[in-house]
Amino acid sequence: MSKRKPLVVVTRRLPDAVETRMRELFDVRLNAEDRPMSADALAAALREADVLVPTVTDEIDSGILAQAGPNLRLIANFGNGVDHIDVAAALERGITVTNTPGVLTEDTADMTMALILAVARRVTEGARIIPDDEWNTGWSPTWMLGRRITGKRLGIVGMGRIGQALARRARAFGLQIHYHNRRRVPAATESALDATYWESLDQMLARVDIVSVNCPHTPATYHLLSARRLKLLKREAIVVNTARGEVIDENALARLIEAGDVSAAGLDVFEQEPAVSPRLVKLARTGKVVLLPHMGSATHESRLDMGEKVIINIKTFMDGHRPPDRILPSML
Ligand SMILES: NC(=O)c1ccc[n+]([C@@H]2O[C@H](COP(=O)([O-])OP(=O)(O)OC[C@H]3O[C@@H](n4cnc5c(N)ncnc54)[C@H](O)[C@@H]3O)[C@@H](O)[C@H]2O)c1
Ligand SMILES: O=C(O)[C@H](O)CO
Repeated sequence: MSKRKPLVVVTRRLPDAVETRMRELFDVRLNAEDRPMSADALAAALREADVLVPTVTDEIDSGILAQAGPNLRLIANFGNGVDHIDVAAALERGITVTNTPGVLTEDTADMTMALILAVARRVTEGARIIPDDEWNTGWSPTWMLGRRITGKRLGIVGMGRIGQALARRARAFGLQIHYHNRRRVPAATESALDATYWESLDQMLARVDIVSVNCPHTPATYHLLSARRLKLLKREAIVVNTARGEVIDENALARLIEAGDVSAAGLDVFEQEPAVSPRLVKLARTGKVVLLPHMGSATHESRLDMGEKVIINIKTFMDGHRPPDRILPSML
């Protein structure tokens, strides 16, 4: 008797090659429309599916998980961060959760470096000048001046995969690496990155010129960069976030930039995505803030590799083995 293929419900459009492979392997329900599913559609999917493949745009809380059908055994997230899933509630119901770490590390670190450079050297502001026909007086010694990054101090909050990949890049740009992490990284890593560890986030913030958020959003990191902590930064400091919007008190950041107490920011992620605070949008028009629509892992290569990881996680799980990227309670 042939085994029934698992019903895999995918909530967003995935790269063609990934969808093709999924069709071959699974009984798959795809989302050709590529819009986030409504809560009702998501609940219906959870009732029917053996496996759900969500993304960061799906809010999978305990309420929606309570509507899951008896067949749902795996949530194979297409993405690294799992803060949009109530993993504890899923695990309680015997549902395994996996993610796609590692394969998007380098691309997300590139985008973080790109934001640091864009903000410090006013790249997006400058790039608008010629198309807007505003370059009338030619080169000038005093025009469009930014900030040198060489020799400055970069403070990385969350020295994991992306934090370390950023540190490697930043060193090549002559930045001095400082970091705060839940745990100090191994001495060999610290020494290879020539990185200075700060047990006290407050003390590190007061000393760095650029701060980059690279930790996950968890109950412990919600508004980790609170108004109080942001006020510890130097007035010329630049804040960069490619992790999750919720780690920074976005309103406080906007207020401090408006008041000139923090210089500028480069943000790829926001507290209420896809809605972005009008204050930040206004600041982006003045050039003090660079805003990207959550593009950290947006390369063809990362997205194909993420799809490959999702498939491997589903296949391994369905074959009765432990999927490689299982989220364990100790990680929460
Ligand atoms: N912008 C994007 O498109 C994009 C792409 C990939 C990942 N991300 C985000 O980046 C995050 C980091 O990814 P990663 O692969 O580097 O994860 P990781 O698990 O390798 O690293 C995260 C680091 O943060 C540290 N950390 C956790 N809680 C902390 C706390 N309370 N205080 C200080 N440090 C803490 C951990 O110890 C770890 O070293 C993801 O969780 C995800 O939210 C965003
Ligand atoms: O965490 C990630 O992989 C990206 O932010 C998309 O979820």
